[in-house]
Amino acid sequence: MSALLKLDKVSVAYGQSQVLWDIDLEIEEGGAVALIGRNGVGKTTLLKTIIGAMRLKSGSIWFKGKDVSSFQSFERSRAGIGFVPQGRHVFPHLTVEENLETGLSALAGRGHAIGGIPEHIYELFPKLKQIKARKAGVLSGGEQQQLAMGRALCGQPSLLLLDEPTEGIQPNVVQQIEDALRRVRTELKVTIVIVEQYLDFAWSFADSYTVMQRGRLIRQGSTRAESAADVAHLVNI
Ligand SMILES: Nc1ncnc2c1ncn2[C@@H]1O[C@H](COP(=O)(O)OP(=O)(O)OP(=O)(O)O)[C@@H](O)[C@H]1O
Repeated sequence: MSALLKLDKVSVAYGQSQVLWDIDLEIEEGGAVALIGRNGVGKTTLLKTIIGAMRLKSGSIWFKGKDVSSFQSFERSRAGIGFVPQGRHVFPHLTVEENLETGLSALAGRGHAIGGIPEHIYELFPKLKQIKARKAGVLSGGEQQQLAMGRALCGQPSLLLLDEPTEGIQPNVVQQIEDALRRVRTELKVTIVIVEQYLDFAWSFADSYTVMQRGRLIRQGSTRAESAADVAHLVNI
């Protein structure tokens, strides 16, 4: 079976400063993968590279068997790559519902009838329905995280990338986010990659992990066969 996403010797630089080196990565359809590593090793840059926000210095990116290396961000999102950025980046002056509507743009040109917000988004995140007329800027961190996830899911991605979804979120809300992500995976059949500093969450949610160090992927394995303690020394400062 071919991988849903494949990175082949991907290198990326900010100007003269190379940040990603020869990244080879394959994500199987249906998987849940945690990308872990210390601060500044290049995890966010790797997600931005996959969504098309960074130009490749060398290498190629394949999605659903197609070389998408030269695709712009909007084309990758229409191809089915969804992204929930670190810090959420919801539009503070738009309402919850208007924020969700911005996610529908990824459906353009894909033969979907673009109607209102799909009901399953509100079923996944009932809180969003209750507060749909509220401005996003006044929401709690947990509500904004749910909104950012809902917005990405409005584009019906087959791959969802999330950058530190638990950062700054209260522990009881972390559980809700995990439950929602689990349903996204099983019910909506979305393949998921999370960048995560919080190893307990990564181990509880993902079935495989990959560790990044100084711009390279140095280790991959199963979260079921190994414990978080086995890799903590590669991640903790
Ligand atoms: N816009 C930029 N211009 C120049 N260098 C950058 C830029 N963004 C990030 N970097 C550098 O690239 C490297 C990787 O950063 P990146 O944010 O991808 O790491 P990270 O693993 O996601 O870190 P964190 O866990 O702190 O978010 C770091 O050395 C960072 O300083």
